[in-house]
Amino acid sequence: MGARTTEGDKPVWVHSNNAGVVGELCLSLTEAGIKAEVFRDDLLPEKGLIIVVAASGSQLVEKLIGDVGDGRIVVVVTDRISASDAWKLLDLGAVDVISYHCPSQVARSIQGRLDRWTAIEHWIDAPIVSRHLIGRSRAWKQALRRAIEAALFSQGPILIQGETGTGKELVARLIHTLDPRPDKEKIVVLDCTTIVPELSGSEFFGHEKGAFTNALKTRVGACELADGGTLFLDEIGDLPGTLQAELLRVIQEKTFKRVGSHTWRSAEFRLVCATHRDLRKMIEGGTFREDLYHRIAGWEMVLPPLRDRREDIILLANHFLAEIGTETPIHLDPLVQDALMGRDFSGNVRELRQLIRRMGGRHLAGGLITMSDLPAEDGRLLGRETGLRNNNVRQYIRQAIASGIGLKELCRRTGDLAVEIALEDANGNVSQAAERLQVTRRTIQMRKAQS
Ligand SMILES: Nc1ncnc2c1ncn2[C@@H]1O[C@H](COP(=O)(O)OP(=O)(O)OP(=O)(O)O)[C@@H](O)[C@H]1O
Repeated sequence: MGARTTEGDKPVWVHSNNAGVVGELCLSLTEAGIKAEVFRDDLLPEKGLIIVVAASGSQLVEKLIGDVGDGRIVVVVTDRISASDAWKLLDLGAVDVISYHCPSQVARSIQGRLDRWTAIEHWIDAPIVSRHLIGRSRAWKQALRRAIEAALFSQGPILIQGETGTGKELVARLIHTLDPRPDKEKIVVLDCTTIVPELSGSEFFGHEKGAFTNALKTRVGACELADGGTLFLDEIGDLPGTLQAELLRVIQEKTFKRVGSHTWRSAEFRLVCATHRDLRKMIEGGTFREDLYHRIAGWEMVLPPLRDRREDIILLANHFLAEIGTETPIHLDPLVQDALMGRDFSGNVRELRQLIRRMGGRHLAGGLITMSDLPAEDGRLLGRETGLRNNNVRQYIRQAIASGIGLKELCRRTGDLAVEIALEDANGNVSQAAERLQVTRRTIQMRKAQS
């Protein structure tokens, strides 16, 4: 068997300022059957898994995570660091943090996880994911990676949290799609806000004809329908208290009775729940059962609100424009793009989608969607959110300063980001990007060459 690599023939890349450690680690990785190559700061690998060996709180790690941007970095720490510092590295986007005791142990840990990481990277770029779940921001990709990992490598219950309209149902459906169970059945969706306590859980368990007034026919409940597939309980935080106990039992025992029946039935399904509520606060307030929470939250993930992934707004907007399906593709005037980037979306992606659909509907003439296609109420919302955007920038800068980054480096990074965004918005056209940033083409080209 040849050496194992991350994607196709891409090696695992190793970086450290300590030549001795690099040599030892590469040798151990090779012995573990992993093709390892060394890279320098100025030659960042484009694909593959990156292992950075560094002391605690290293600026280098922070910089690399920032530059690579989508979490393919494993940090191997040579100094002893606190659990909270290790957590911070994960928060920044590292896929794992491992202590460096001896190189062969690190190599074994990497070997054990490599197939998992490779599979996740494969799926995140696969059309079935990237064409339907849009987003390139680090916050979005981190959440998506977690969902893919849970779908592929566990059968345990999954809890998806996030504000309304952040894509929880979309992610739940993706989890079902990627679930590798052979011959799995369908996904059954039950919105807990529509459950009527007086029907004693008929929506969950079904009922027999005549079980209560209006029970004119036998009804099969969601648990039975989901047998062999996935039961998706949307808005689980809204489940009435009496039914929380009944749901707990069915999750634990996997058996239930239809309302009005004495016969026990069984069903095997994967449970995925979603909520926009803070279940921990509800537990403290006594409105959600703690034992039920532990049963449904085998894996937890929080989908980011759109304000924390503003860099995805134009991508999403273009996706929703394409969904409208016009004969010739419609594009957004740069002013409209600015308006969208600066607007608050309290209803998150759903609200953006609705707005784009409204704009698409108003767009009568050919060519770009311009400011006049913006509904009047949206025009009035413009500029309201500058404070919020500033807060995001402040948050980022505060974090960067805390991790030891100086003013010069901060200016370089924000400048590079501005160039990257301008180029993205101009579809790579250097002249247009230069015009929008009010600099020369050469400035852009030099920045590109240095970054
Ligand atoms: N990343 C995304 N890419 C493409 N479309 C998205 C994305 N996230 C959300 N959407 C779209 O936004 C809308 C809302 O998504 P969804 O219903 O999954 O959100 P939700 O978090 O379950 O909302 P709620 O809490 O209100 O039930 C849908 O039309 C969905 O297709």
